[in-house]
Amino acid sequence: MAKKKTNTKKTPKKKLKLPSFNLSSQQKLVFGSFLIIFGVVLCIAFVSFFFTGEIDQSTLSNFSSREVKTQNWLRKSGAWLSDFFIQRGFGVASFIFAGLVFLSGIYVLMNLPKSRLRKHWFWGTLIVIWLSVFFGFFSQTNDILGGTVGFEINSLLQDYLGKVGTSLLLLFGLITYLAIRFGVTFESISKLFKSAKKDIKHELSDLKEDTYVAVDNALSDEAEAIKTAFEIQLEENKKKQSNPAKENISIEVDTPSEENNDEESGIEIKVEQIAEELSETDNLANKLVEDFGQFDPTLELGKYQFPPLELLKKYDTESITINQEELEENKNRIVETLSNYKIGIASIKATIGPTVTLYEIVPDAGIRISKIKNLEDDIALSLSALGIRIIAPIPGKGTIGIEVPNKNATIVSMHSAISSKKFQGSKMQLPIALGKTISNETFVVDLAKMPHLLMAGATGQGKSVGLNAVLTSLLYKKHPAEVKFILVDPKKVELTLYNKIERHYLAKLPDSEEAIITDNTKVINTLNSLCIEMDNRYELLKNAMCRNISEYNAKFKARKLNPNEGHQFLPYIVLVVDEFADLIMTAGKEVETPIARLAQLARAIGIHLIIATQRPSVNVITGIIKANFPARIAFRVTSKIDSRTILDGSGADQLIGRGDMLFTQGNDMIRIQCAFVDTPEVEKITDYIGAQKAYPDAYLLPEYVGEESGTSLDIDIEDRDSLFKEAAIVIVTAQQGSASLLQRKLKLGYNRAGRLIDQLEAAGIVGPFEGSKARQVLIPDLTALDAHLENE
Ligand SMILES: Nc1ncnc2c1ncn2[C@@H]1O[C@H](COP(=O)(O)OP(=O)(O)OP(=O)(O)O)[C@@H](O)[C@H]1O
Repeated sequence: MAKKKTNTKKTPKKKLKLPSFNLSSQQKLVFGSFLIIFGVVLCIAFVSFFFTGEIDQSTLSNFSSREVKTQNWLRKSGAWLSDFFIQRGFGVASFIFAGLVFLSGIYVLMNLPKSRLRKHWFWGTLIVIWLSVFFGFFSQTNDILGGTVGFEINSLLQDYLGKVGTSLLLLFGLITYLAIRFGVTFESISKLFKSAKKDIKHELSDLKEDTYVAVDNALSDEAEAIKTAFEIQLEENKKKQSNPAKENISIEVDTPSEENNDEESGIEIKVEQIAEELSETDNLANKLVEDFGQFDPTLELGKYQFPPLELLKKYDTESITINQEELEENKNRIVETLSNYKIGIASIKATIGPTVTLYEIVPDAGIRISKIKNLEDDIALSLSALGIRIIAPIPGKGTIGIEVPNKNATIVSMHSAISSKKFQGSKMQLPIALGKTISNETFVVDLAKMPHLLMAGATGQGKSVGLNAVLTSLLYKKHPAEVKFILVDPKKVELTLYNKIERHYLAKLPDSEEAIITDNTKVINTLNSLCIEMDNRYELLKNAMCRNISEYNAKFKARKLNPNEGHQFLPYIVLVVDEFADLIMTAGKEVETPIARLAQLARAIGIHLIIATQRPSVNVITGIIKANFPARIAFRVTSKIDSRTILDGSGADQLIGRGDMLFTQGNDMIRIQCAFVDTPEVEKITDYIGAQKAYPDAYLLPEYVGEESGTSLDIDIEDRDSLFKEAAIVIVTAQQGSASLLQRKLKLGYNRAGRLIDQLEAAGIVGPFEGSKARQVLIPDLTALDAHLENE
């Protein structure tokens, strides 16, 4: 699966290998004519069997003896073949087999589509069996009409169903066949009868007028009418089957006949279904899908087994026990505290979650909500518990919520989250079981919809466990072909376990040894490489005329995109950065710019970012980053300011730690107890996956060649190259900011052209380096250039 890509755009991809049974032209000629001749041989032997079969019967037991003579036109082989097919097989229906063999020869010889031949064999065999049973129904002995098969099946059926039952079953078989094979419908049959009835009436009236007309004649005419009507219907159906594209809306109008009576006088309008017109590529794709089925990206690791649920631990303390005393105590204290501040309560309701209990309060009429909100700290103090959070009002309800931590918190195991119906049955693209809400429901979100996630929390509050929960969820739901991770772990300890699944699930730069990135300079290269991957993917999507990765992959699976044109199945890529603060402190803009670019653009092409940080201060989570990460998770933080930085509001400072978190996707804040997955569990899962057959290498990202070092952008005007002006003119005229253009036009070496581009960037004439693409030219024309240079 891992494919090497370079930033020099599409390298021709390997042709998709599809299992096929290919014969050379010579082989086709030999094999095809063999089948045709064999078909003829069978036919001759069968015909001859009707004349010579009885005489030859006795000779069959002496087959090897040369003295015994057989009468069949094809002698011993003919006698044996026809005995095998007709006597011991399917009776006269065996002629159909001869026909099918003959037809197969023609198909091979003329290279006609195999799928149609398969259909002929399928239906042909069914007719053979039906005919054999049908003929067997009328014969008392094992005779040549129905053959042994027909006779035996009949006697079996008649034992269980009797003669009537068997004949009804045969009729049912015939109806089913006609309906499926020729699309005969009830309407077509009733129409047939109607026209027959009409004809009979016609005949009868004729008869009245002209008594000399023979009754026989009338009946034969009627039969003729039935036959033609039936043939017309069959013909129509055949046309429909063979050429659905030509079907259009048609209005069928029955012209009223002269002797119309009430029943038939109405004009019947039948609107036929419009079949979508297929384009040429659709036809090819449909044929490919018909022959080989949909493209299956998981085929290369077809035997891959998802980790079983048993690898995850269950806890005794998982079920929530209601402590009535605690509830009563908290309720009394809430009522008491609020009454101290003259806030009356109309009603109170408790919802017990895994770590906190939510008390929903309906205050007396006329009490202002802001008053309660202002008393938050006082209420917390008198309830003497850490982590009181007041939600006033609860969005969507007219109540006020007070969340009080439980004395004995229960653990939400990863086992319970993963095994939940919500997660197992989810149809999301990248489902993540984060944990349980306060009302004890498993909380599952789609990473693809987020589309990027920012995670923050003070040290020891459950961030690493949270990241593991995200990764574990994806490992339990996505095949290695469908998702790839890029793991950045400057702490060098948290994500090391995932090394074992490098060749299944990880992506890396082509020249790097370790897939998990611990070094800051490598992060910069990886991020830039990811930007190139993004550009490449956008190019593929544009060529395929798709708006997003799921449309693109669906089209690829339906074989509508040609792998020879660079198309391939695109796995989702999830970039996980543990400890973002460290990165941004050491690399600053170099990291921020590609992250922001990816965050802005990568959602449609299946690249999703998850960044986690201990220090949620504004110089780490900058405005740009924040603007592009609408989905955020906050574990407990130490100050209100930190909480505001992550969530744009307080609350995270009042959490109780150990996986207690707030999740927001831009609007509401949801309190969740994060599912707990321990290091030994992750180890078991990665061991389980790591022990299975893997791809030859990790998924390779495009190569990224870092910018030439030593380019400083603050180049003095005096230090400019003597060709600076000419270079600027060339670039502005061509509206293309590339060094190679300067090399060609001004006949320069690579280094000088590169220096000129840097100087042009410093002068604000071209934009910054953009990976594989040419730089943007910021000056629209030469007049603007003159004005720009004069103003310097
Ligand atoms: N969801 C959870 N349920 C129960 N306990 C948890 C949960 N998450 C974390 N803990 C407890 O908190 C401890 C610290 O968690 P974790 O290692 O994830 O913290 P962290 O925020 O990543 O810390 P650091 O930033 O120092 O790595 C865990 O060892 C565990 O005992």
